[in-house]
Amino acid sequence: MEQAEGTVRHTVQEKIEGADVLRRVAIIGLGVIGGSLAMALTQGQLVDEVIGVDRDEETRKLALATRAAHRVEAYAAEAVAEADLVVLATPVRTYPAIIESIVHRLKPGTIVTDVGSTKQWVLEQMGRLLPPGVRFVGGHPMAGSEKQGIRGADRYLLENAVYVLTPDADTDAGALQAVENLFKAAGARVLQIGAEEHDRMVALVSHLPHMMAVALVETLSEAAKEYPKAPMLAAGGFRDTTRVAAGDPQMWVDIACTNREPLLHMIGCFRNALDRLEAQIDACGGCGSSQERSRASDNDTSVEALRETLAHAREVRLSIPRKAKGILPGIHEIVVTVPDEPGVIGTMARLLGDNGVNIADIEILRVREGHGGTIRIGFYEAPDADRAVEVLAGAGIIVKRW
Ligand SMILES: NC(=O)c1ccc[n+]([C@@H]2O[C@H](COP(=O)([O-])OP(=O)(O)OC[C@H]3O[C@@H](n4cnc5c(N)ncnc54)[C@H](O)[C@@H]3O)[C@@H](O)[C@H]2O)c1
Ligand SMILES: O=C(O)C(=O)C[C@]1(C(=O)O)C=C[C@@H](O)C=C1
Repeated sequence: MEQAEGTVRHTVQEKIEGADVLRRVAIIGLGVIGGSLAMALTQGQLVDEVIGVDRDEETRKLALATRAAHRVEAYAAEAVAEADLVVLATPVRTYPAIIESIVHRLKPGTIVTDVGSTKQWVLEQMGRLLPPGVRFVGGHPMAGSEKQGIRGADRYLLENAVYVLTPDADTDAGALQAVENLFKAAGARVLQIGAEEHDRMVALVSHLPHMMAVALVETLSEAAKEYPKAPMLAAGGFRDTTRVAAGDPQMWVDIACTNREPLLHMIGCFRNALDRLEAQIDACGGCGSSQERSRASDNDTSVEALRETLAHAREVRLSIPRKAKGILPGIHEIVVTVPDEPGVIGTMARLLGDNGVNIADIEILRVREGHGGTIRIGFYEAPDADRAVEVLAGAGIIVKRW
């Protein structure tokens, strides 16, 4: 057992309405998700003790160094005996072996939850493996990253993120309430959805986009044999649509294998949409070189059909809130253009703070070193964004409201 020094032990859950109070939490897998949850619980003092489990020694050291856990263990069985809550945060197909290794150490009444990206398969495995008296609540935070391991973890990853819990008829109400309370205290917005429905929806909004990104990157890789400079030309369009393809192959194999049918169905829907688009582009015919030919084809019914598809997609995409995690209301944004000088961000933050304006989010968009850059600042409320424009513009800063 390895132990962090000087950690504070408090619990704030007494302040939270609900059934069981979860004092001791064991988190198995301290990567992006487990590490982030561990940091939120430990640093936020939401429980008395977080016991982090990871098979990787460096991860365990980093977990102590970053106060992600009060103590760490290499083996799950060492961590779960005294835990009120056990969180599985490893790739989903590792769960059965982990449960088999700890099942004899779980005391009756222990709650087990998981953060896995697929839920129906997990529910079936837990039903098969957990003894009566151990209470399972399936979960899935709708936040994450293409990074891997504890270095990609972030104490505030769950802040404002939708956190899906997937209770069924057998789920213990007290356990469900306790888990919901804990994740809400960690900053998440909890939604309850049946496992099957969850799996169909994430196949659409998460697993299909991942496979599309992979297909795009594979297409580039193949075509680059003919056009070796093509990757150099990849700007925002390619980068934005393929970021997730850098994700962990093992995690995504597990997702594909445990959500096979819904994912195949969505790939079929996507193929149909791509076929329709291909037919519409094909029907447009080639544009001649003269201006008349271009104008004539602009009025063509085929061109109109393509324009309608693109306009519809644009409308739908614009209706999804910017920068919001999951289905949350958007953040109100401004963009400032500032010189590349030391302290410039601090100056703006102080100006806004002095005027009672709270910053929700800040991101450096682009920089030319030694010259200047653009910075995006987000606010929870529209009046705050309006006031920020007034304050910053009043101080001579170039600012635009998005
Ligand atoms: N990354 C995301 O965007 C995301 C989002 C939501 C949910 N999830 C789900 O969260 C889970 C974890 O994903 P992640 O991105 O945090 O992975 P990760 O690769 O960042 O971390 C996994 C950690 O688990 C450890 N580990 C693996 N097998 C282990 C075992 N048998 N015993 C002990 N430790 C073990 C690894 O050393 C690693 O530190 C997956 O089930 C995934 O589907 C991921
Ligand atoms: O990379 C991100 O930004 C993610 O949030 C990752 C993402 C997603 O597809 O949205 C990936 C898998 C998860 O199960 C949940 C979230």
